[in-house]
Amino acid sequence: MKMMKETIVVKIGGNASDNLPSTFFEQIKTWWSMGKRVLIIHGGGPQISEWSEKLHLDVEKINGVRVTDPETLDVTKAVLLGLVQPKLCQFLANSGLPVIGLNSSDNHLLEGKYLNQSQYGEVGQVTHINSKWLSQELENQIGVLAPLAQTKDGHWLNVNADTAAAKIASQLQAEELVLLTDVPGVLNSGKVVPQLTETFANELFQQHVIKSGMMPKIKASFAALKNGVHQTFITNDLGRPGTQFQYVEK
Ligand SMILES: Nc1ncnc2c1ncn2[C@@H]1O[C@H](COP(=O)(O)OP(=O)(O)O)[C@@H](O)[C@H]1O
Ligand SMILES: CC(=O)N[C@@H](CCC(=O)OP(=O)(O)O)C(=O)O
Repeated sequence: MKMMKETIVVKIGGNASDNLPSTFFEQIKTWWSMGKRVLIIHGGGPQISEWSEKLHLDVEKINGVRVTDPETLDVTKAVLLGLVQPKLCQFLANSGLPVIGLNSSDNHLLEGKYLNQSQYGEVGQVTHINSKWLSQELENQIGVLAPLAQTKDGHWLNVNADTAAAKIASQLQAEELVLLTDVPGVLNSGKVVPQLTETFANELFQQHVIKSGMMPKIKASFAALKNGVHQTFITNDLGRPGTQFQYVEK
């Protein structure tokens, strides 16, 4: 019987992608040499905000989700697909890894629907993934995928990269989802919470300890575990586990 290859999904936030340490490349190489499939979903939030400001567009986020009017959607596409993704692909290729940049227009890779158009504008969530094609692509190369989806009738949608990564990891039945960011894990009184249950996460939400960009990460991490991903972590270093999520089935 042919064994299913394990899949690892790593989401890299926009802050993290500019300063990837050598441990990042070492760990990706280790997984690759062990025969695992590796998919990287990249963010680029700070870069989108920087370019929006340069172009005198308003920057507004609600609970970590960018309010995206049609002009901001154009900037988002240009920044993610023209700046952030090629830079990451270049870093990976320079370290000797086979790599392919991917986006929703490759063979209907990510289909989506609007989240709440009156509140967020051109923002969506991923509803369907061409996982058969994606799995085949990941046999021979590391995928680097942007968090943009398209509706059935072809409208592009800006998707939060953490939410997209969780959905894609679930669809691929990934062994592991790592959200790589600029903090060493979920922090409470300055210390990393090593194991986070949903009950404790809700307490931290209510105490406003978990805020802003950390909110979609926490929701995405539990959603991934509930939908079949085996392990989920938030860290700033692939060599350290940071916060591991604990999902207790009710
Ligand atoms: N409890 C918390 N622990 C750690 N970081 C938190 C917490 N609450 C809010 N944050 C913020 O979340 C940020 C990470 O989210 P974000 O900036 O969106 O990162 P990324 O670009 O990696 O997606 C941290 O830099 C920190 O400012
Ligand atoms: C809808 C929405 O908020 N989309 C995100 C997509 C990029 C992202 O998530 O980047 P980080 O992972 O670096 O935050 C945004 O426009 O910022």
